[in-house]
Amino acid sequence: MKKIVINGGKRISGTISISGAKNSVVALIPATILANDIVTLEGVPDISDVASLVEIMEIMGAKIERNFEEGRLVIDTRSVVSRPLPYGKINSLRASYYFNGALLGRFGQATVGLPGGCDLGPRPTDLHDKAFKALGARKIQEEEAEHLEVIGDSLIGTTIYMDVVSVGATINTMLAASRAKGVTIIENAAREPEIIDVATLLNNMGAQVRGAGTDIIRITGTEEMHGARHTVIPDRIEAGTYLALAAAIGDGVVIENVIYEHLESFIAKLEEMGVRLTIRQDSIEVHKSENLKAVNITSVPYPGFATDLQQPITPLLLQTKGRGWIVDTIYEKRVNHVPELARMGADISVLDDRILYEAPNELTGACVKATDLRAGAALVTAGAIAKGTTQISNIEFILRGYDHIIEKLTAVGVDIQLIEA
Ligand SMILES: CC(=O)N[C@H]1[C@@H](OP(=O)(O)OP(=O)(O)OC[C@H]2O[C@@H](n3ccc(=O)[nH]c3=O)[C@H](O)[C@@H]2O)O[C@H](CO)[C@@H](O)[C@@H]1O
Ligand SMILES: C=C(OP(=O)(O)O)C(=O)O
Repeated sequence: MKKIVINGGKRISGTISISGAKNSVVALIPATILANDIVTLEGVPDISDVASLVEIMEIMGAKIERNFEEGRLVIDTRSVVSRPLPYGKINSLRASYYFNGALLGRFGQATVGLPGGCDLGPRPTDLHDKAFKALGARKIQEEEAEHLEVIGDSLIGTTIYMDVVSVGATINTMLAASRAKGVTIIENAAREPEIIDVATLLNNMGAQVRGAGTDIIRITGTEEMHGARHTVIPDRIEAGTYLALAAAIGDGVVIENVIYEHLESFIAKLEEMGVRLTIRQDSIEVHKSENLKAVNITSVPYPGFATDLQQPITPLLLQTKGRGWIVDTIYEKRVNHVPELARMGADISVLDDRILYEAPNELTGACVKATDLRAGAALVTAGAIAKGTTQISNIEFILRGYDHIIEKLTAVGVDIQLIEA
C-alpha cells in the first residue's frame, strides 16, 4: 500500500506547471469513439483516471499509442466494438458514464457497468437517463450495468431541459446527440470550461455543436465524424489547489499554464482574503501573503466557486484570521476532509451540511486518510503547512487526478515522498 509522507512547515518558492484538465480529458477520451478514425489528444495528464480509460478503450478494441512523457494519446477507434463493459475497471471512476453517450451515438447501443468515482454523497444519473430517453433510447437495468438501445432506426434530435445544471448530463447528451438525426437543444446546460473543451473536439471531429459555454447548446447531428487533433485545456482545479498552497506557505510561487478566466471566482476569493497576486497572460504569481482574512464560500455551478475547489482551499482558510463557513450546494455531503483536518488540530466542524471554522489554526502532522480525491488534495496542502510529519493513506484517490504531484511539489520545496508502507 502506498502512502504520502510530508515533513511540513517549510516555506516554498518556484514554479509549478499545470497539466491538462482531468474533468475534460475523461470525457474527451470516450468522445473519440464517435469518430471511427484516429484522434490525437495532446496535453493529456498522467493520472490514473486516464490509465483506467485507456484500459477500457483497449478492451473495446481501440488501438492506443500513449506517450505520457509528452502528454500525448493517439487513439484509433476504427476497430472499436460495442461490447458489454462490466463492473470492475468501469467502477473505478465516474467518467465511465460517458461511454453511454459515445457508444449510443456511434452504435445505437451500449452496455456499461454502473459508474463509480469519489463518494461525495448521492450522485444520481436521472438526467442522463432523461436525455437518452428523449433522444429515443430505452434503458434496461441489469444487475451491475445498464443497457441502452435505440428504439427506432436512430437517435432523433429533440429539446431537453435539464432540471438541474449537470456537467455529466450535458456532456453525455452532447456526445449522443452529435450522431442523432436532426437538431438537439439542451436547455439549462452546464457552462463549465470542460464542456467547451468537449464541444471543441466534437466540432473538430465534424460535429456541429453551437453555444457550449452558455446555458443553451444546439447540436445538429451528423452521420459521419472523423479524426482530429486536440489539446486539452489546463486543469483549473489543479491550478486552484496549488494557488491555495502557495498563498498559505509561499515566498513567491508562479503557477503557469493557467487560463485566468477559468479561475475568476476562485481568484476573487483569494483576493477577498488578502492574497497578493500578479496575473499574467498564462501564469499567476502568488506573492508572500500575510494577515489573511477569513471568508465564507458557497460552491455553485460555473462560473461560481467550483465544488472541486472547496476542499483544497480549506487548509488555507485555516491560516486566516476570523470565523467562516463553507456550503457546498452541488454535493452537500462533500465534507469528509473535515474530521481529518480536525485530527491535525484544526478548529473545524460540520453542522447541518455547513462547514464551520475558526482561524488561525496551528496544524500539526498526523496520520490521516484521503477519503476522496479533493479531500486528499486538502490533506496534502494541510500536511505541507503543518509542523511535523503527516502520513496520508488511501492516496490512490489523489493519483486519480493530480499529475506528478510528488515531483511538482518537491520542485518548489515541499518535503514530500511517496512510500510503500
Ligand atoms: C455543476 C457542477 O459543479 N458539477 C461538478 C460535478 O460534476 P458531475 O458531473 O459529477 O456532477 P453534475 O454536474 O452532473 O451534478 C451537479 C448536480 O446535479 C445533480 N444531478 C446530476 C446528474 C443527474 O442526473 N441528476 C442530478 O440530480 C448532482 O447530484 C449534483 O448535485 O462534480 C464534478 C466532480 O467533482 C465537478 O468537476 C463538476 O464541476
Ligand atoms: C470528484 C471528482 O471526480 P469524479 O467525479 O471523477 O469522482 C473531482 O474531480 O473532484
